[in-house]
Amino acid sequence: MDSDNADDVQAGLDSVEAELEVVKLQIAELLEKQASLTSKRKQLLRRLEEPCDSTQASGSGPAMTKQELLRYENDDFSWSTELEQNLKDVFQLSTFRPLQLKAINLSMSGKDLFLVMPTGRGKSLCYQLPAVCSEGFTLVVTPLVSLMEDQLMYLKSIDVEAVSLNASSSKEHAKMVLAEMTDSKAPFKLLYVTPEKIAKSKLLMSRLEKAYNAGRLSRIAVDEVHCCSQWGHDFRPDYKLLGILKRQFPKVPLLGLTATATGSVLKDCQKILCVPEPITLTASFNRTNLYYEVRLKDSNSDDSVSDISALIKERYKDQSGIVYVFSQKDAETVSADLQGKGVNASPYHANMNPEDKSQVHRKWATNKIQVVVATVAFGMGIDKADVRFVIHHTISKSIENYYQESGRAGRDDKPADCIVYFGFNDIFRISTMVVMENVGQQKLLTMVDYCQNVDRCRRSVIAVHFDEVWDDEGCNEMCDVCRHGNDYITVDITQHAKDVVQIVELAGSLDEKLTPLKVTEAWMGKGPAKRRKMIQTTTLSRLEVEAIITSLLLQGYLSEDFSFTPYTTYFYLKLGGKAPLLKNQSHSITMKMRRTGLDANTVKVSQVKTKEGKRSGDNAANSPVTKKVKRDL
Ligand SMILES: Nc1ncnc2c1ncn2[C@H]1C[C@H](O)[C@@H](COP(=O)(O)OP(=O)(O)OP(=O)(O)O)O1
Ligand SMILES: [Mg+2]
Ligand SMILES: [Zn+2]
Repeated sequence: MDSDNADDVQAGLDSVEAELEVVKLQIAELLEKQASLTSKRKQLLRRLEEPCDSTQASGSGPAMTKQELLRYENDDFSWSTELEQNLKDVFQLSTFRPLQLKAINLSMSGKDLFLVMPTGRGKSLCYQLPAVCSEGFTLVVTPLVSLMEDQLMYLKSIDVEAVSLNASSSKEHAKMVLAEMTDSKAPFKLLYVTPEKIAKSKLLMSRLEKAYNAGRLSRIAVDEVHCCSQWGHDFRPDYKLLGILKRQFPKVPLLGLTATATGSVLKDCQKILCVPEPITLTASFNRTNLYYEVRLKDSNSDDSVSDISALIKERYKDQSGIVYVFSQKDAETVSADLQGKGVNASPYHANMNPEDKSQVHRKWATNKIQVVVATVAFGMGIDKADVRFVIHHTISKSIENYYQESGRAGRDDKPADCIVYFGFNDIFRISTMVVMENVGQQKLLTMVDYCQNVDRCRRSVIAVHFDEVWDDEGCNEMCDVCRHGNDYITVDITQHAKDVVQIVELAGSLDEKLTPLKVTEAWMGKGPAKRRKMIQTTTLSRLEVEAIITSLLLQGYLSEDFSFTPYTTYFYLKLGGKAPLLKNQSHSITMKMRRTGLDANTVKVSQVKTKEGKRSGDNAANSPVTKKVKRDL
């Protein structure tokens, strides 16, 4: 073969290889879609087989069918009268909330149970009430001393005897508690311990054993049980050692409680805690009284703090709330800014001294401070019923975190708002922070997807993360997507994607790495003239450009590329696994965006002409993000 011929053959081969690569990607994409549809079908079929009201629990557990579980909603057990009486007389509550009675009856029957219930729904009652109605005492494992103290204070206020053992307990106190554990006349009904105590104190274990043998250990409650699993969002190494409890005290029923655990996290917890066949009760995660909204932060002129202060002074006048921020520094500055605008706000973060922290907490709880501007350190154990708004100045690091943080609103079941400010640059700030976490990026993208999304009901995006099947009708327009459904339109962004990918590709070929900001600027024609000549720039607005780049990142046409220096981690954009698909002429990408001047009923997908032709996506009328968005800011 002569060399010309060989070149031709080689070129042909390269082209076939490239095409094969594209086909492979398409197959992968279709397989992914197939898997997701199959799983959806399975879920739906399961629902058909077991019709169950979505506000009711879903129960599982190998030992019991749904039908058998129903029995535990009754009040004809030998302990039912006593339960009812103590609910009213001791806890001063008139009725049970959904799932409480069932969980309590199961636990009173000696079953091991995992109870997954949204934050603030009343998980504690499910072990406190049985403790009061049982002989002996209930061992409660709690991750934080502050949580423990809150509960002790509450129990004291209703005259329920409870004690605790933790690192700061005095010797005398510990001695007394340890002695009383086996004393049949001991008055306490609940013993709160930290997991560290179980893991480290042989003395405690030996006393527990004695109490067990004397039949005084009536129940074990593991609060925030997701802390067992590394896949949960709040892993505590000492929780890993709690398996000893069920191994040593197999006859004592264990109750694991959490607000945030997916099926896989629970399976992990079950293994770690050595609970052979627990029953799992899951309450619906749909908080019908919460209104979910996403507002865009403008990278050019971020006036989110002014926006927030206006909301607080007008819509939430005299109402209690939380503003979550990204860092301790942000807590200080945002709080100072809000104060400057006349809002009664105080910062809260982990680096403040404990007295200041509890003072802020106390003043807020008693309505002397209207707003706490806090990092996520303001978290577990915050139990204020009348929080009317939780505003995120910066997105959370995962959707589970967001659900938990925003869920501190409206615990009294009255309407409350959960608003998040979504800024393009914040994605990358958080991304470099979670880069070391196992699935940190993946989880962050779930949050980004929640914010970017204008396609599905926000509740449905949340529900997916808690393995719930969701139909949008259950929202009642209590999210901005459902409320403003007609303001959105599907647009074709294939050509935009090609332009962006070309910019990243060009940088790669020049051995250059581009941050998301650089990609944005390059595409908007702000880079060096030399580069401008080689790429297709755009006249889209900054917000539109950012929305498209975010969408390409979420869809896998772009991906993240980190670079570490001793002082900082840098975030760059590189081509994603799906980028080669764009070489295929028939491949197209669409995204749902905020509506343009176009009539969405007549134009469902705006066509984008390629190459020299005036691209419809570039003219103002087709511009996918409207002025309305800017007004929304
Ligand atoms: N049956 C009920 N009726 C009215 N209020 C109730 C009932 N049960 C509990 N509560 C109140 C008491 C508390 O103030 C509030 C929150 O209960 P709590 O047990 O602390 O929530 P939780 O443990 O599920 O939330 P978290 O996940 O935040 O720990 O609900
Ligand atoms: Mg709790
Ligand atoms: Zn909705």
